[in-house]
Amino acid sequence: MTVTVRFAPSPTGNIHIGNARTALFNWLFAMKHKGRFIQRFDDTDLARSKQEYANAILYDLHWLGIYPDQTEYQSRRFDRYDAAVERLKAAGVLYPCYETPEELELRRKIRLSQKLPPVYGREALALTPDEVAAFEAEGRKPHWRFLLPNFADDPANPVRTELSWQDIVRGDETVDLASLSDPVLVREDGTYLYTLPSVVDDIEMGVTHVIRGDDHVTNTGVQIALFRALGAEPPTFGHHNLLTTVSGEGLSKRTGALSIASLRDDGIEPMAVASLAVLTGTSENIEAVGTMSELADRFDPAAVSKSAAKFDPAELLTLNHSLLHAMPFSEAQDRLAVLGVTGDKAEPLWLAVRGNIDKVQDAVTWWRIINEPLPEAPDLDDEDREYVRGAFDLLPEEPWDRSTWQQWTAAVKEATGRKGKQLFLPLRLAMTGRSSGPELAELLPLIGREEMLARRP
Ligand SMILES: Nc1ncnc2c1ncn2[C@@H]1O[C@H](COP(=O)(O)OP(=O)(O)OP(=O)(O)O)[C@@H](O)[C@H]1O
Repeated sequence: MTVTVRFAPSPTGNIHIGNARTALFNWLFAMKHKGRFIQRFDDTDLARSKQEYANAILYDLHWLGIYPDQTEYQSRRFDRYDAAVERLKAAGVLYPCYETPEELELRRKIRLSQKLPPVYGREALALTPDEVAAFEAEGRKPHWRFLLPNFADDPANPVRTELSWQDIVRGDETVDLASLSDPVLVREDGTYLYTLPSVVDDIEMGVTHVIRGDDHVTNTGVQIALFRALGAEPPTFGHHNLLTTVSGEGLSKRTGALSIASLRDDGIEPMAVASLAVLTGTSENIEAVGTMSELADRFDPAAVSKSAAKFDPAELLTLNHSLLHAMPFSEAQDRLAVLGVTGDKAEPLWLAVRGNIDKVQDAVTWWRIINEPLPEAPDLDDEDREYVRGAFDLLPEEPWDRSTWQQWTAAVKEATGRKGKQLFLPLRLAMTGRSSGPELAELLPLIGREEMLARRP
C-alpha cells in the first residue's frame, strides 16, 4: 500500500512555524517512504475560511519546498459527509439530542456534585417520540452525537472501553472512551464539526498515516471508533509536540506570530526555516540542512520529544548565515537581480560576500560599497591618513584581479614597514568605510582603480 499522508489546516489565516512543522513532518515522511502528500483544506467553516488563505498556504508550502500530489477542499465534499451521516444513523450510532448549552452545563454540575465523571449522560437516548415531537414543536433542532462503543458496565454489551494505538512519535497510547462524552458530529444548524469530515476523507483518500500536532491526541480515540463504525481500519497515528514562542506562548493563525510569510519577508531562507521547524524539540543537533532530501534522512519521528518546544527565531539567523555561506551564485542570482545586483560584478560580489552576511539582501550593502562613493570619509587619525595616502599612491596599474591585493600590499609593506593589523585596518577603512567585512583581495578588483583613487583620503 502506498504511504499516504495529509496536511489539513483550516484556511483561516497564514500558517505559522508550528503548522509548518506538521506539514514538513508529513512531507518528509512521504519522501522517506516514497509516498503521497495530500493537501487538504479543512474549510467546512464557510464563514471563517477564505480561498485567499488557502492560496497563501499553498504558496508558503511551495516556498518551503513542499509540492502536494493532490489538493482537496472539504467544502466541496459535503455530499460525502451527508452519506456517512446516513450510514451512521442507519447503524444506530448517531443520535439526535435537543439539550441547550445551559441545560448541558447544569447536568455537568450535577454529575460533578454526585462524583460522577462530567461526561454526557446520554439522556437523549431515552427520549420518547412524544418528547421529541414536543421539542420539535418548540422549534428546537437536534444536534447529533456519535454513540461511543463504551458500554463496559453493560453486561449485554461487553465492549472494552480502552482504545490503544501505537503512535509513531509517542509510542503506546491509550484512551479510555468511558472518560469521554459522545462527541457531537453535526451541529443544530446542520454544519459539521471537524471529526466526521476528517475521518470520512482519511478513509476515502486512502490516508495511511495521520501525522499531526499533539493537540489532537485526545481526539484520536473517538476517531478510531468512528473509523470502525464506518467499516474502515484506522490509519497509523503520529502526534508530535507543539512549538511555542520563546516565552512559551502558543501559536495561532489568528495572531500571525511566527508566520511563514513574515519569516520569508524578513529574508530567512526556506531551508533555514525547515531545518529549525523540524529539528527543534528533537534529540537531533540543530543545524542548517541544505536540501529537503538531506532533511528527510535526518528526520526520525521517534526522536521527537513529548513536551512542547520553544522556537527561537534568533537561531534562524545563524542557520541562514551558514546556508548562505555555501550558496552557489546560481541559487542567489534571481533574488540578487531583483535587488539590483546584476551584471558582470554580481557573481564575484556574491562569492566575496556570501560568507559575511546573514541575509541575501545584505549583499546590497556591499554592492553599494563597491559601486557607489562612500557616504562618509573614513574615521582615520592623522598618522593613518598619511599612511593611506601613501599606500594609495602605490596602487598598481590595471588590469586587476584577485592577486592585485597581494601585489599592492607587498609594495605598501616594503615602503612603510607596516604589517598585520596596522597595515590592513586603515586600508580596509579607507576602501569600505568599515572595520570588518569580506576579503579585501576580492573587493579590490570590484571597486576598481578609478573608484579607489576617488577614495584616497
Ligand atoms: N504550535 C504548533 N506546533 C506544532 N503543530 C501545530 C501547532 N499548532 C497547530 N499545529 C498543527 O497544525 C495542523 C493544522 O492545524 P490548524 O489549522 O488547526 O492550526 P492552528 O494554528 O492550531 O489553528 P488556528 O487556526 O485555530 O490558529 C494541525 O495538525 C495541528 O496539530
